[in-house]
Amino acid sequence: MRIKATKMDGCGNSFLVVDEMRTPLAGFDRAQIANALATQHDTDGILYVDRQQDFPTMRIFDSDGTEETMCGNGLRCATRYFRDAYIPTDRFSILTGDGKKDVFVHDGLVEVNLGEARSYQQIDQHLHFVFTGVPHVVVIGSSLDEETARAVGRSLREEKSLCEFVGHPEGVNVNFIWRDEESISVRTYEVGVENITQSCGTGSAASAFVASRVFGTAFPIITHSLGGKLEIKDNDGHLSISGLTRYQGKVIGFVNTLHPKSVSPTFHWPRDYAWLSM
Ligand SMILES: N[C@H](CCC[C@H](N)C(=O)O)C(=O)O
Repeated sequence: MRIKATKMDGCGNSFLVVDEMRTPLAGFDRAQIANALATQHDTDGILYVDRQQDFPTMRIFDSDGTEETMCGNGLRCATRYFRDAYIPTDRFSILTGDGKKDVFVHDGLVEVNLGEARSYQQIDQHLHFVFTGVPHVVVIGSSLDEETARAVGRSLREEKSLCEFVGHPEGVNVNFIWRDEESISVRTYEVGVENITQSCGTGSAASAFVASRVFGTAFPIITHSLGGKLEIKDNDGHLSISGLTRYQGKVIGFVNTLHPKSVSPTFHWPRDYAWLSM
């Protein structure tokens, strides 16, 4: 089967947007499709965008085919996609695995509100945990190269006792942060991608949250990653991330999958998209 998708990135964190309003996938194995497409097009994840009772929705699958509840940079790309393709307003909301998120396009940037940082705990002098839609460990240290971040990130992500201790035996993302004058630098090892990515939105938000507590850094906080910078704001306890998104072009992916044997009748939405002028 052939699947059309749009390649995008948010600060270098790369995704394929698969538009299920144009390519209905009910009954197909989205995990298998995600794994195949991410491998063919070298992306960190796949974003399935759709509508549910007239509400824009986004599902995120990592490149290994696991589904996650949230992805900050993915949500920023999905926001831009919905705004440009369907929703002629700059402020709306998108339903995600972590609930409804308010999103905002302004001054060429895309800002998404991730909600409150949850389950914060200090594990030891240098190690913190916080949930910003997905679980993040934040390691406070000094500047380190990509190779070291990858090696240490992988070993922490694979440390069963740590993952169980923070309540996420399935694995945690690991962020290394250090102070960078008024801002912070972040390198994130992402579970599901099993590598350092160019940027991680929820990881940058988690890192800023920890930096504000540990270093006393005042919001808004600029985070620098390999792929660029994000601005993290604290709006009455709700963290938002803002930064650039880019289109990389249209692509086609191939998946060796059979059509599902029986699918509940697929309802094809009318193409007038009047619902989107909310
Ligand atoms: N890159 C994403 C986070 C994905 C996290 C995911 N890899 C996980 O399995 O938790 C972001 O921008 O927030």
